[in-house]
Amino acid sequence: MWMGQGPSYEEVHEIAKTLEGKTKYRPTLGIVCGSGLGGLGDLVEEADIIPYDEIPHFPVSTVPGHMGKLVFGKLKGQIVVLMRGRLHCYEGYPMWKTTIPIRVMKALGVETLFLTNAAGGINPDFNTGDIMIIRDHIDFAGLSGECVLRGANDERDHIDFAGLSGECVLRGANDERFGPRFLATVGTWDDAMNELAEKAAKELGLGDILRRGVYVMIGGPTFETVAESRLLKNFGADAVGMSTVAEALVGRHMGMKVFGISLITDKCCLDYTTAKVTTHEEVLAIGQKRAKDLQSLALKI
Ligand SMILES: O=P(O)(O)O[C@@H]1C[C@H](O)[C@@H](CO)O1
Ligand code: HPA
Repeated sequence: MWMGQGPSYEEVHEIAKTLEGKTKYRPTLGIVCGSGLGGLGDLVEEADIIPYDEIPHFPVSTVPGHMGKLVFGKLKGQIVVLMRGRLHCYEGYPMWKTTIPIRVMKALGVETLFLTNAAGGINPDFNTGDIMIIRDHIDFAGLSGECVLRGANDERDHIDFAGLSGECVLRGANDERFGPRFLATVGTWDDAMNELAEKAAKELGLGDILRRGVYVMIGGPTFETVAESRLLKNFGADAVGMSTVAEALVGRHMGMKVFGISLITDKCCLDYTTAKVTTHEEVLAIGQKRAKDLQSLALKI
């Protein structure tokens, strides 16, 4: 009997089989579009578009900027499946549920996973509109487990440790047919693909806005307090977001090659005197502004 946090190996393959009945494409590259970055989906040629709510057992996207459609087709001749809309833990889904599509991608034959996201810049040298190649990550959720610690950090602010964390996506019974119980995460982000992405960005003239750095995943949906941004900076993070790491871990759990980029959509505040409020609308607007560059970059990669 399956005792894990789901989905079972059989369920994943059942979903894949349903999808194979709806499209002729057999993709080897999977792409996840971050907030406001779904425009890449428009470039997929001869597309078969399948809304999440037409796929049995599939979670649906509820966040503005995430359409909730799987797009199968060709990108520069390469057969791809693209998630136009990702799933986040803060939508109310348990972490494992947000990564069902990644498990399904693998069952469909996907070997390489390209993850994109919108993120806040923690590194003070980063600017809004920069593109960061993800060199490494911090799985805040996995590091902290089910911690419910919450403590005053100074008089004006707080660190919501529980809110920052969540749960590791690989928690629960492990089915070895997916991957190992204990996953080594050194080298999660593929060096060769990162080099390729860097070369592509430079060739496109995006060298000046290109960064490399560490992405930290928090649970969300709250944007960081000043105290939390300082904490994340001290942890060694360059950018912060509410996704991506769980997908990368599940991808690696199943032996996929993983790489990704973050679009820096806002600068996190490290100082009370200059602190300003971040909004999702602002995140989407920067995504729109950089849409063409990101699409060119993805195509070149
Ligand atoms: O799906 P991503 O990680 O790109 O979305 C980010 C994090 C939140 O979902 C949202 C905040 O604006 O953008
Ligand atoms: N924090 C967390 N997630 C984000 C941010 C941020 O500042 N910007 C876009 N996604």
